[in-house]
Amino acid sequence: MTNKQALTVMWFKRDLRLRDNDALKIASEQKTPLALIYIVEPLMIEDPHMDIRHWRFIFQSITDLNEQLAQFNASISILFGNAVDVLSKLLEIYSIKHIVSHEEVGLEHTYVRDKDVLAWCRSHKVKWTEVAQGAVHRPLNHRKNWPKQWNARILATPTHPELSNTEWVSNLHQEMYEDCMWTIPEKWKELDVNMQLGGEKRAWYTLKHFFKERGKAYFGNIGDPTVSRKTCSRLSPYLAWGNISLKQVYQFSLSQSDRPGWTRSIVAFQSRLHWHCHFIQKFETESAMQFRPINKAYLDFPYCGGAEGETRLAAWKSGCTGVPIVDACMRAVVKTGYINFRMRAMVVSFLCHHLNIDWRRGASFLAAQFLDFEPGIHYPQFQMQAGVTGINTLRIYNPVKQSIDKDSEGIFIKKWLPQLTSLPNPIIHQPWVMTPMEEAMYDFNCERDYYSPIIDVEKAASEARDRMWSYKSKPTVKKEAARILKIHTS
Ligand SMILES: Cc1cc2nc3c(=O)[nH]c(=O)nc-3n(C[C@H](O)[C@H](O)[C@H](O)COP(=O)(O)OP(=O)(O)OC[C@H]3O[C@@H](n4cnc5c(N)ncnc54)[C@H](O)[C@@H]3O)c2cc1C
Repeated sequence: MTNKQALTVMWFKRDLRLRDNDALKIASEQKTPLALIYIVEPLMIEDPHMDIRHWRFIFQSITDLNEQLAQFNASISILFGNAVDVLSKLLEIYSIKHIVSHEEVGLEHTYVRDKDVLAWCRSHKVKWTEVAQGAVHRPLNHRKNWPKQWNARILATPTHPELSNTEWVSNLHQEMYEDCMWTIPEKWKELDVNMQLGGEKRAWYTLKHFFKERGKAYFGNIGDPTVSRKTCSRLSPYLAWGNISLKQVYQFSLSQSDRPGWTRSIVAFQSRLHWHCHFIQKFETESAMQFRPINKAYLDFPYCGGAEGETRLAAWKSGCTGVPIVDACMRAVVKTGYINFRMRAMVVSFLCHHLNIDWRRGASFLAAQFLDFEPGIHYPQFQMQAGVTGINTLRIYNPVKQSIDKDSEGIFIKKWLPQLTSLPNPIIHQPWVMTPMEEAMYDFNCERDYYSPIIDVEKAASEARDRMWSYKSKPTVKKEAARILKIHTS
């Protein structure tokens, strides 16, 4: 094609917002007309971490941005294919001067794809600018100045692209549509009323709603699986898919800091915002933790395998372990994409300690359930709760104690396991202890009406403690722990 039109490309990834988007700002300031694209890649469609819930959220987010962009007569084109193939097709039609995107801290295949894109850009003399996200640095092999670096990034003034002067390529050439356009599956457009809705507008609504009233009780309810659904911010999917930036959330929280009666909640909330990038940085620095324990000495940990391992894993996934609080959590997360931090930690602890299942066998399953799946938080947290870092306090959650402490009235259990509704306190937390007389009184039989526990909870915890402590004291674990501390802590 002769006289190709010059083009700047803004490639949206996990930064689906218009405001405080440094990549979009840079892209919009280029002299050549700007095309906005999102690439749906087969590698992501096939990825076991991804579920229809994520695609719906992405689609809702893009729809929201397109509604906002309509005033400029601009829109994001959703293209389908491998990134290099899509860019090659674009290059056949346009003269691409510059590609701008954010720097993705993703799963291994997105990193490999980015290396391929970089090689492609170099060979075709196309400039590619990647903009760091949040306080995450690439590369970073120590945390000596981490708090300072965090502040420098997160306290900086948000950058709002001025889009009214931008010259747009509103509709890509027809050929592009023929080769890379793709009919969005109808299922992506369906609304699931159990899930949070994606979009920049929704993100801001959620943030403001949190600070209007419900966040005041954040601190006191953080562990309660029912109440925390309202009193936690619920910003995680918006942060994970980039509908709002960490900087925007943190700075908004600073503007609320002196509200009477809110101090403990705001301090606790802000400390979690600090954890956000702290964890993502760990993953950025040592991304092999997607595949192996960060502490390599746990590579030969004696997990339960074979048919017994399969049975245990299947029971955990489907919420049929016979331990009510664990089953209620698994059913809740499958249905709604969310459970609070404490319950996430507990179900992972139960999987890896009580059931003695290799953490790697549960990680992608839970990722697919969490609407807020963020690889950089998910993998380090998973490993921490599985006790394979060698640097964190070993925590084997007692699910019965958690149930009694955090769901004392059994409200959460009854919602997700209605078959237990007739059981009184404290039996509902451990129905297997019922005497024959109680069974007759409540017309309930564990095996008939629910499940007998898949393991003996106390015995399994004691065995897990022995296994974990015998490992933690190994010189190889300690040596690796020293290495991890040096790289990943400040
Ligand atoms: C095994 C496991 C896996 C997890 N996987 C994810 C994940 O894929 N994506 C994800 O966003 N969070 C993950 N978390 C962290 C945490 O559970 C969620 O961020 C939190 O429950 C989201 O709810 P919220 O937005 O209401 O959080 P709030 O309590 O309101 O916190 C505000 C924000 O701070 C950040 N944050 C909160 N807690 C943590 C934490 N412990 N570590 C790092 N950042 C935190 C999140 O971005 C969150 O949105 C995981 C935790 C565990 C134990």
